[in-house]
Amino acid sequence: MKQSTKRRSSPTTEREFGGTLGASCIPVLLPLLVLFLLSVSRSPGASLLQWPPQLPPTSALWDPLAPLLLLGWVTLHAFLYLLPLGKVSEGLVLKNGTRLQYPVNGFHALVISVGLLQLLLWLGVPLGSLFDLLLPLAVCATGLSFLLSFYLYISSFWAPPHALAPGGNTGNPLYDFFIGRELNPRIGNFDLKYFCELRPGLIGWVVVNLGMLMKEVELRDEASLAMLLVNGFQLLYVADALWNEEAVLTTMDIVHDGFGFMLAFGDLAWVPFAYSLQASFLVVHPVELGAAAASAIVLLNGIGYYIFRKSNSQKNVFRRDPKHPSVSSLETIATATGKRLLVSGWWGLVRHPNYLGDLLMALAWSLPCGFSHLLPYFYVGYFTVLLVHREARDERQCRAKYGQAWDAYCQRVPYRIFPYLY
Ligand SMILES: NC(=O)C1=CN([C@@H]2O[C@H](COP(=O)(O)OP(=O)(O)OC[C@H]3O[C@@H](n4cnc5c(N)ncnc54)[C@H](OP(=O)(O)O)[C@@H]3O)[C@@H](O)[C@H]2O)C=CC1
Ligand SMILES: CC(C)CCC[C@@H](C)[C@H]1CC=C2C3=C(CC[C@@]21C)[C@@]1(C)CC[C@H](O)C(C)(C)[C@@H]1CC3
Repeated sequence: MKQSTKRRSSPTTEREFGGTLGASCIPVLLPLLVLFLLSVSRSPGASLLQWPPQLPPTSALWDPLAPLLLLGWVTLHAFLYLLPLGKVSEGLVLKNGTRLQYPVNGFHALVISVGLLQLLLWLGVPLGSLFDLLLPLAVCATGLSFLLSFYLYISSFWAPPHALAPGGNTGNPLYDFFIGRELNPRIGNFDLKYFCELRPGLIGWVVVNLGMLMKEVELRDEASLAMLLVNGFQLLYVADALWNEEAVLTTMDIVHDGFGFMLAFGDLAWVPFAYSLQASFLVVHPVELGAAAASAIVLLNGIGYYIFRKSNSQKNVFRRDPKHPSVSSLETIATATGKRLLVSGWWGLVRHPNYLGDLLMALAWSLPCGFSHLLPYFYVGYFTVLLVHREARDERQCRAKYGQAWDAYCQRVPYRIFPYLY
């Protein structure tokens, strides 16, 4: 708390993501990377290493239907977010001692979306056309993230000091635009960060995957086992996130990070278009998967999911109610803040068991695409870098919060993500 007060009153020099240089280059490079990856995924060679790189012609980047579809989709989800369905949950205590309220109806939004998609299929709407619209949709989603980020940056100057994020107020406009100045920007009761993190992009990812599956059916009369596995695994991941929506209220993104370009672009463009690369790859590069290979991949995804879910739930239950029977017998160490740290159970295996499970799942999502190309493994590589970087950020924050108790935890549980490796 002391540290964040200091950061708010005097611009901090502590910068992440490569500081101002990173913040100036990433908003240009990441959108180009998405377009590059999408166009490589549909090219016959699908080569990431081809020089000069495979770039889409400008005519492939625009379709007047794309902005209409995107705005319709975001409006539908804003409407579903506002529906009085499900419960209302409170976030963690803010700097001014208050708590914000959040609707927990993301799973309802997913079920309604799936119902609407079924209706569209029944009406004969060619969902496979999404394959041809992917590049224009990605361009529009990028445009929307820029517009949203400009709005967030400008409106943050009207926010009270206690509503600002610790890391996004350096006074450098480029950096602050990128990281995000305000912690929980809202229009009335509508929480923009919470909405974007879980609704249009995450559910949009499932829709893009389904579009790729339908395209495959159009081209080859049936969906391949590889495509079904990728769709099934990623649907499970999204459904799990929305079923456990309340748990997002205690993640780093909601509690600590401001809402700026990085998260806006990540939520609205990166997740739906870069996370669906395996499905778009499979449309043009079919893979024959045998029953034994498919079973092994299902097992790997199952193990990853089990570790991911059990460890995330164990920590959530412990943080909400340390006396809960499922966690009360676990060994813990005390910290000066009054909070305790788990040192047995999942959190005694490695310091980030949830990242380990997530990474095993990431590998299981790529394996159905075979070993002929690198592109389907892009997600595994990116995600490893993201989680190693995230682990380091979290470690810094925990050391600042818990001091010696954190060092004792690190001694007791020496490995960060991979047992005996890292
Ligand atoms: N698919 C994707 O693109 C992404 C997925 N994720 C996933 O999101 C999930 C959430 O990840 P993330 O928000 O990064 O962080 P975590 O859920 O791992 O939360 C980290 C926090 O947990 C608490 N904590 C750490 N160690 C212990 C312990 N031993 N006992 C009790 N509490 C502890 C600390 O907070 P405190 O003590 O203050 O409670 C720490 O800051 C993960 O499963 C991750 O894989 C994340 C990023 C991207
Ligand atoms: C654009 C940059 C390269 C990086 C942007 C990062 C974002 C894409 C991710 C930051 C944290 C995320 C989380 C999820 C999705 C990806 C982003 C937004 C998450 C919603 C996925 C589903 C999980 O179950 C979760 C735990 C709810 C995740 C929370 C963090």
